[in-house]
Amino acid sequence: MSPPAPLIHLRGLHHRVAGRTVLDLPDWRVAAGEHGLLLGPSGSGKTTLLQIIAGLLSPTAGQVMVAGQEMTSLDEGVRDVVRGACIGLVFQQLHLVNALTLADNLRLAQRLADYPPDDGRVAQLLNRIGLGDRAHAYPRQLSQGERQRLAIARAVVNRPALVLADEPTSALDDGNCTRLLDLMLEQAAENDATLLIATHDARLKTRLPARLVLTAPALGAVA
Ligand SMILES: Nc1ncnc2c1ncn2[C@@H]1O[C@H](COP(=O)(O)OP(=O)(O)OP(=O)(O)O)[C@@H](O)[C@H]1O
Repeated sequence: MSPPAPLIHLRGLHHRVAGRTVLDLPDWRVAAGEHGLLLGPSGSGKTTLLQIIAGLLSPTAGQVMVAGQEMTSLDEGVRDVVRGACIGLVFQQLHLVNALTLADNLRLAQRLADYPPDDGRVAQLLNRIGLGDRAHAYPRQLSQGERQRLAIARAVVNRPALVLADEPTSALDDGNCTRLLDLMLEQAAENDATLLIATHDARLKTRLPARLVLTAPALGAVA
């Protein structure tokens, strides 16, 4: 029997910005359920790689397979729906919608994935992150740690197979950092999801293995 297809499979990935190579990955796979860290010095391409895997950015060359879908070949609208359903994103800028309540931020993520509203799921997640009694509050009324937890809840509301996080803990104290990572790992386990975190945060290196260490081979190499 052949082994199961990897959840992420990048082939011949090459990305150039302004004539400069910022990513060059001949072949990289992540199996379903395999959590880990994406490491590398500043400017080595971690954020760029997460954006490419999420289909937010098209690579200059190469194939990006996520959950059996070739992301680069999908129409933008289809790619948005696939992303909404299969991939949860937590970026450095949390991109919470400040004009919407906490509950509506989660409902919006359901709508963007073309999922029917599921208020039970919204209430369950808000309770899990300790904000069950503040469903009608707005993101600006939350502390940084609470906003970060809301961003995780939004990332997992559709039970995605893959959660990508970019420096999710860099602004957090030790207590909030531990709580956030516990929450991400717990949600990943509950949903059989894979968790991939790009980070410099040494605190995470004690909890998760490195899956990929990017170097910056092309820094300064202008074509
Ligand atoms: N829009 C852009 N225009 C020009 N260069 C860019 C652009 N986006 C990214 N880059 C360059 O691509 C390289 C990789 O950037 P990226 O943000 O992915 O690195 P990173 O490893 O996430 O860095 P950090 O750890 O500092 O966040 C950097 O050299 C960056 O300057």
